[in-house]
Amino acid sequence: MKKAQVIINPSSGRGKAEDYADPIIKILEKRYEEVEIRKTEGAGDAKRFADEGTRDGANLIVAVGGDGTVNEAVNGIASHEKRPKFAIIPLGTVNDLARVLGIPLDPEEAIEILSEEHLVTIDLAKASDTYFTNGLAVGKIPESIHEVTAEEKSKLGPLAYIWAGAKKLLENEKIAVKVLSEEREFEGELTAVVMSLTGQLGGIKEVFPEAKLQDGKIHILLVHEMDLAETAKILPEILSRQITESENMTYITTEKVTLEALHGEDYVSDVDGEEGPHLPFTVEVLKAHLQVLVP
Ligand SMILES: Nc1ncnc2c1ncn2[C@@H]1O[C@H](COP(=O)(O)OP(=O)(O)OP(=O)(O)O)[C@@H](O)[C@H]1O
Repeated sequence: MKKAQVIINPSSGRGKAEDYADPIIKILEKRYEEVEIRKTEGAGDAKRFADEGTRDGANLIVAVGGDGTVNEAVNGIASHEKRPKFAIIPLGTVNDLARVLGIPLDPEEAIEILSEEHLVTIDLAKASDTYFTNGLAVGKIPESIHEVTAEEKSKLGPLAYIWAGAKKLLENEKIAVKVLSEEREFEGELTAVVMSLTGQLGGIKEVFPEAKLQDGKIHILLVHEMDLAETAKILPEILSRQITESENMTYITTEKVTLEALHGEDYVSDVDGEEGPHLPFTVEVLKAHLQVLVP
């Protein structure tokens, strides 16, 4: 018996998420004998539902919501040996993974992907016990993301994050870290450590032009200096996809990397736009770990 589970965050999509339940059920009932709808009420629900759905033998899990919901669902699935296929109906402000995979950002169009079974297999990464699909960052600028309130987000949209980051950029506060990988070691002060599986960060495409969803690698930028003048200088490089190595940047491609605070400070990471583990931790790539429905 084929089972599908649909996890909906009713608070996403400007409160319209639940309107999509009926059309989703209609499409899925053509392919699955059992379709279960579960609505989240708060943090942790989407992870728990996906974990239970996976244990229960679901063949497909659909996340209907923003990046927070998608991340949680992936975290509920990823630790299991036998994993269901995964689908995203994007209803967030950024929708990083959906963008990378070419999933339509219009929910009505996105629902159409459920009527067929075009799959791509993507890498995931794991930092401590947290799985992620897109990126991880450490530094005062990434930390500022967690200070953006829901009110600012609904008022300003993605600009809220840019605004929060820009304020921190002006303060130019560094982190003292040790970065260890087989390919390279670094010890010292950095503005930020930014890593990506997909090449995309915060909605900006191809920050890491060499990154592929299935290359088994994580792409890491050590940002040494990033005051306002420097940023203005390198931003065109970033946007024109020429970032590799410069005085201000070290670029590392690896399968496994460890981050430690040098003097015992408490630094928290940002993982796919949510608060992630505190240093120290190791990030590892899990090659071809999740099958995702795409158009
Ligand atoms: N029923 C609910 N009411 C209010 N908040 C909820 C509910 N269910 C889940 N949440 C919260 O919503 C958060 C996830 O939101 P999600 O990412 O899906 O949408 P978003 O915030 O609009 O998107 P984005 O992350 O792209 O900005 C979770 O952290 C969770 O705590």
